[in-house]
Parts: sequence; structure tokens; C-alpha cells
Amino acid sequence: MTSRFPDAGAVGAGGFVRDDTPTPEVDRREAVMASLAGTVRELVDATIRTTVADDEVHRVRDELALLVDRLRAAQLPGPAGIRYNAEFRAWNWGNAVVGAANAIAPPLEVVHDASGCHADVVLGAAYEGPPGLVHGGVSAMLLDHIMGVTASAMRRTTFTGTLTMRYRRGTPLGPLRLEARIVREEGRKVFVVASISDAEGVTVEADGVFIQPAGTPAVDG
Ligand SMILES: CCCCCCCCCCCCCC(=O)SCCNC(=O)CCNC(=O)[C@H](O)C(C)(C)COP(=O)(O)OP(=O)(O)OC[C@H]1O[C@@H](n2cnc3c(N)ncnc32)[C@H](O)[C@@H]1OP(=O)(O)O
Repeated sequence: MTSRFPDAGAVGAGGFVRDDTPTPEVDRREAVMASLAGTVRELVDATIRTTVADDEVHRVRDELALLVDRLRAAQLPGPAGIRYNAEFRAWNWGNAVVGAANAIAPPLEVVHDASGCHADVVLGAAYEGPPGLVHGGVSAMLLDHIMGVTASAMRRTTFTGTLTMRYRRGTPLGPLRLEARIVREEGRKVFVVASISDAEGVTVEADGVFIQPAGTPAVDG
């Protein structure tokens, strides 16, 4: 059996990092960071939509600068990366789509189902492109992620090779559903289709080729 695990602390195939933090400690810290990110997400939305007076905006800015300094007191040297321990518990707290510590991420909660993956998400003012509609790049980002998770099927690393989007109509901000499934596989290539829907039906369709980079092992067990 080929192990996907490099030595502790080493960067493995696909950029994954083995980290021997025990799962209960990972779970505990993840909950702490998710609660902070949730409040920062509220801050982002409140910032976009606030109509308070200029003086109050400046006071809030100054208070926030102090809070940033407190978080800067101890920082990782770079991005958070993807870590996992010997129990297969993986965590990628900085991920742009699902990162528990990333207020930029909606975050998407991907569910594996019988046909592939799906996710229900509510997108607010921070994801606007055209007035009242989701930014096309945000739609592509969310679909790319759920398609990548579907292609990897929790047993191999896949990278996006080619992603094609068809925007059928504007995607309204608010509650949305994403769905993705594998349509076929050819060697290291995995062909995936996906969609975003609102209550009226599909707004965006995507198809993509996800590739298991040469030399990266599948997880066999
Ligand atoms: C592990 C546990 C679970 C983990 C879960 C994590 C979930 C994370 C979810 C994250 C989700 C977010 C996901 C992200 O955001 S992933 C980030 C965005 N994507 C990238 O950065 C990828 C950058 N590109 C590369 O790394 C390489 O070019 C890849 C790996 C893609 C191929 O380089 P490699 O050297 O391996 O390829 P090869 O030359 O041996 O060719 C092999 C075959 O592939 C065909 N081909 C090649 N390129 C393309 C292409 N662009 N489109 C279509 N087909 C292509 C080629 O014709 C050949 O086919 P054939 O001739 O054999 O028929």
C-alpha cells in the first residue's frame, strides 16, 4: 500500500502537510476559529451595507486596527495550507471556499451524497457582481471547489485542468444549491458536471476536467 502521508511537518504530494495535532484538539481549535471568522463575516457585510456617519466609520476603523494588531501578535509565516493527521482528519482553515478561519469563504459546506456532492449556501452582499446578482467569478469559484471535491472523492488529489461555465441567467443573491457529479474517468482525468440553482431552477452549469497530477497516490483504504 502506498501511503499518502509524508513525515510530520513535511510538505507531501499535492502540497498536503502531515500534522500530528490530535483530532479533538483540531476540532476544538476549528470551532474557535470558525466563531471568529463568522463574526468577521458579519463585519464584512456590515461594512458594505453601513450608512452610519463618517465620524463613526473612522472610530470603527481605529478600533478594528487595534484588533488586527492583537491577532498579528502570533501569526503563521504564510498561508494556512492543507493539514491532516494520522487519523485522516484534514483541515484547510484558509481555503477560499470552505476555510473555517476564512471570512472570505461563504463558507460552503459540501455534503457527499449517492450521486456526487451538493451544498446549500446563502450568498449575501459580499458576493455581488451585477446588482443583486452573484459575481460570475464567485459562481465559478464555488463550482470549481465542489467539482474538485467530487473528483477527488476523498481518496485522491485532483487539480482543475479545464473548467467551462455556462451562465444561463443571473444568479440572485440569497439561498442557492450547488450539485456536482462525475460523468466519466479516463486514466488520471476525471470529468465532472455541476450546477447552481435557485428556487426557480438552474442558473449556472459547468463542466470540467480534473486531473490527478502524475506521481500523486490514490488513497487505497
Ligand atoms: C487526498 C484526500 C482528499 C483531498 C480533498 C481535496 C479537495 C480539494 C478540492 C479543491 C477544489 C479546487 C481545485 C483547484 O482550485 S486546483 C487549482 C487550480 N488548478 C491548478 O492550479 C492546476 C495547474 N495545472 C497543473 O498542475 C497541471 O497542468 C495538471 C495537474 C492539471 C496536469 O499536469 P500533468 O503533468 O499531471 O498532466 P499531463 O501533461 O501528464 O497530462 C495528463 C492528461 O491530462 C490532460 N491534461 C493536462 N492538462 C490538462 C488541462 N489543463 N485540461 C484538460 N486536460 C489536461 C493531458 O492531455 C493528458 O491526457 P491524456 O493525453 O493522458 O489523455
